Amino acid sequence: MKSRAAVAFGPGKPLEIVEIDVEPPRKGEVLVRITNTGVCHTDAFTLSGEDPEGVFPAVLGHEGAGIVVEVGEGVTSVKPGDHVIPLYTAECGECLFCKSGKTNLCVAVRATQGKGVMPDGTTRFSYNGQPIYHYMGCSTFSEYTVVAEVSLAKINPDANPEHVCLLGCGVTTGIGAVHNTAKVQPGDSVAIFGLGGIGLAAIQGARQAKAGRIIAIDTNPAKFELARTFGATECLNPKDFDKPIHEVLIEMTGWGFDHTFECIGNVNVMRSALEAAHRGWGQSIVIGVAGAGKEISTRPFQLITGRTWKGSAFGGVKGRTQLPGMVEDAMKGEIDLAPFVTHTMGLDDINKAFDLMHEGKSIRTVIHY
Ligand SMILES: NC(=O)C1=CN([C@@H]2O[C@H](COP(=O)(O)OP(=O)(O)OC[C@H]3O[C@@H](n4cnc5c(N)ncnc54)[C@H](O)[C@@H]3O)[C@@H](O)[C@H]2O)C=CC1
Ligand SMILES: N[C@@H](CCC(=O)N[C@@H](CSC=O)C(=O)NCC(=O)O)C(=O)O
Repeated sequence: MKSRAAVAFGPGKPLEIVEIDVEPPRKGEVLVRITNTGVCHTDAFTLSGEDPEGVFPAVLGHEGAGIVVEVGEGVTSVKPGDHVIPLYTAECGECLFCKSGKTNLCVAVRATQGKGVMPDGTTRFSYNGQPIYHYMGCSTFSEYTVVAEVSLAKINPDANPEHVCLLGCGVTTGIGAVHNTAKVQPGDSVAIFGLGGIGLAAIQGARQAKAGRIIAIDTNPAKFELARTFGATECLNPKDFDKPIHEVLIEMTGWGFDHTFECIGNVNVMRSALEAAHRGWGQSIVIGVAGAGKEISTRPFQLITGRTWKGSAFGGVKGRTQLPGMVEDAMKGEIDLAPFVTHTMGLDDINKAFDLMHEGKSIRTVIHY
């Protein structure tokens, strides 16, 4: 079948809106009509050429919502008409990782996903007879996409897809990192670096966890109003100080924060976030994605004196088990999604969504087909 898609033909190039060919789903695969997709900083990261796993040409996009059109052989957990959210972190329930009870990092399709192909090693997309690669197992920048069954969460069909698509990545990542990775407790102090979709969602998670002090940090003060709405108790711009921001944070608290979250992808900020964590027990959660060749460092003394560095992928959330409940929470108003959607537009304008993100003018642009 034909499908309108925004194709990344090469790193650093604007996406091109073309009609691609999409093959039917094979064994264990599902054809989904995407109704809405958010544009996340990770899409921009991969498009920039910084992603070691970036392959081109590809259909990017991983924060979508859609409806099942057709299922391949052996698919039992979804059927045509079901409303779904594609998962870049699959959940097979059977691999070592799924069974461990310790992580959401299922490996069922991860190796092929990282190469831009389906589990059988081939692509379902092509353009003028040439293969087009998949992205993060989702490729939501195509109206019709093929994903593995294990990469689909079935959700309430009454949910608003323009909002719940954000649970496919950004909002789940931020909220999940607070609850599942950091396990923030009532009264804990929290500092969040970077107030995009991820950082703002982490603020919302911190408020849900009844954190005490919630400090929001960004070099763009235009983000502060929404941060306060979501629960930040104070907002700081590192540019307003003549000393490193972690020194400012330690002075504000005495010994640092119980939990810090890096939601930018800047290795220097990751160090600041670690060093702003409380002596003896503070932990810093790396959420931001940094480019090829970037590495984090700190004085080992920072760890010897009790700080812990952790990372979080998709907020530690097991997508097929937990995402349907998070959709219900959003429908009940317990997760507030609407304020994240600062812009909506059609697929033809998707490059504007990237511009708005780079200019710091959007939180999330949601594309509709
Ligand atoms: N680990 C995971 O599962 C996931 C990671 N990510 C990553 O999280 C990061 C954030 O994603 P989005 O919120 O979509 O990005 P975004 O671009 O919307 O937000 C980033 C924010 O950081 C601020 N910022 C930039 N440099 C700063 C600095 N030096 N100090 C303070 N603030 C600074 C920007 O002004 C902006 O508000 C990205 O690296 C993305 O790739 C995104 C989704 C899931
Ligand atoms: N491919 C990159 C790393 C990209 C990365 O870290 N992705 C995050 C999700 S970002 C979502 O918007 C993640 O969860 N990674 C875990 C995974 O299994 O993909 C690289 O190779 O450095």
